[in-house]
Amino acid sequence: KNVTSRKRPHTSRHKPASIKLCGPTLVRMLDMVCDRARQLLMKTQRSSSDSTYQKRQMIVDDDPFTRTLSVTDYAQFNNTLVGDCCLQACSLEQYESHRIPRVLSIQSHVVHGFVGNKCAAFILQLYGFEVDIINSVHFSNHTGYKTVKGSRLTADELEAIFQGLLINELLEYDYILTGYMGSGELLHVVAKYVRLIKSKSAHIKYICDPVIGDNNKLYVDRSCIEVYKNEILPLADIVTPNDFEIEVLIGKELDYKNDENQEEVIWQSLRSLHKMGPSHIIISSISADKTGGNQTMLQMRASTQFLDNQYQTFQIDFPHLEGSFTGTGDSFSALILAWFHKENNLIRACERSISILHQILRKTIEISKPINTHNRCGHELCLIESKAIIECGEILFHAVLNDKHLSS
Ligand SMILES: Nc1ncnc2c1ncn2[C@@H]1O[C@H](COP(=O)(O)OP(=O)(O)O)[C@@H](O)[C@H]1O
Ligand code: PXP
Repeated sequence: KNVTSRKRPHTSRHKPASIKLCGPTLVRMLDMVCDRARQLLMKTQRSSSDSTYQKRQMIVDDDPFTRTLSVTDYAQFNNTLVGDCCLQACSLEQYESHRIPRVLSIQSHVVHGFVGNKCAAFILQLYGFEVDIINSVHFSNHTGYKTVKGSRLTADELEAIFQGLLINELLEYDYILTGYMGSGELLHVVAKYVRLIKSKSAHIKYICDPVIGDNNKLYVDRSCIEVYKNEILPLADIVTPNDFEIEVLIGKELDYKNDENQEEVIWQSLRSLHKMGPSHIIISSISADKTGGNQTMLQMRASTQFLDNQYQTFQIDFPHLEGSFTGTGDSFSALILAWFHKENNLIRACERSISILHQILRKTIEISKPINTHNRCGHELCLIESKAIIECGEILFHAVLNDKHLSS
């Protein structure tokens, strides 16, 4: 409270003093202070016969952006300004629910089109996340085109960026998201700083797409594999490998189709990966070629390891859409992050992410032409046109729980 003795007309032109407080007890206390202040103001007004009280303006402003609740009470009595009383307060609950979650996303950047950070930043910002972006590559376009030009971030450059953030005390995140990294040295630096960021708070979640390759082909330097196994996986909370990446990480080839006990092979491989660190694993798609199932469908498989070493496993079957798309894996991990944050439930996060991606791909097929005759990469995702789909998050496909809850 700030009471000044100045004559009119200097009533309300200067910034009110403010008290910033947190916590429900303090909020209650402030309520009482406000009420008492109001009573006193009213009483003074009533009791003074020569009151020059002219106007009384009270502004209550609940501002989710600045995360504050302000009560500003301007009043004027007997040529004395009894205003400038500004109380700013919020409960911890309100603070947490209004606080903008911060994500550090380390992935590729392309000038044209949508992969890596171009997908993750749009999706996460649309959901209201604050996204800090480190680009592991800065390319003209994704690698499906005839030509790709650009540069790769070196381990020294990444170290320098992290040092800058560290010195300025900016390494404060709720989530870390990583995708394509390219080299073992770069991954090593990532591991060093993820470890540091996570050491600051137990609530930070690390979502890692361990990009290694697909269909028996490596996309990255072989040196990545050991760093993923030894340094990254022990830090990761949620991983989103494809089936080739699982094979590389657990060091075992999986032949689902020809194995009589196919279910067991899949769940065993998930369990081996859990042992390497992450408590949540999502295989975003397994084709019918691998599962021997319905050719028109794809399958997502996921597994959660609980603290008591029990596992919950589930799958989502969804239609296989004709065509090839890039940026789907990167969009998937960003969607998982966003919906895991909103729902705090892996099953719901997977249902939403698979359903949203399905609708984005349908939209892409509907409105886009294949890029040009020179590339073999099909369509760029129509993410901007899918804004409403992403925001809505309608669930089209439901998870089926595996009835066996494996114990280790
Ligand atoms: N041809 C497709 N038909 C239907 N959904 C697809 C198709 N390709 C990708 N998706 C969607 O995108 C998600 C991620 O794509 P996926 O191919 O599994 O990842 P990655 O690009 O990392 O290999 C899948 O879970 C699925 O929801
Ligand atoms: N980053 C770059 C530079 C790429 O070219 C690609 C695909 O070619 C990706 C990331 C990954 O794309 P997806 O999300 O489809 O796996």
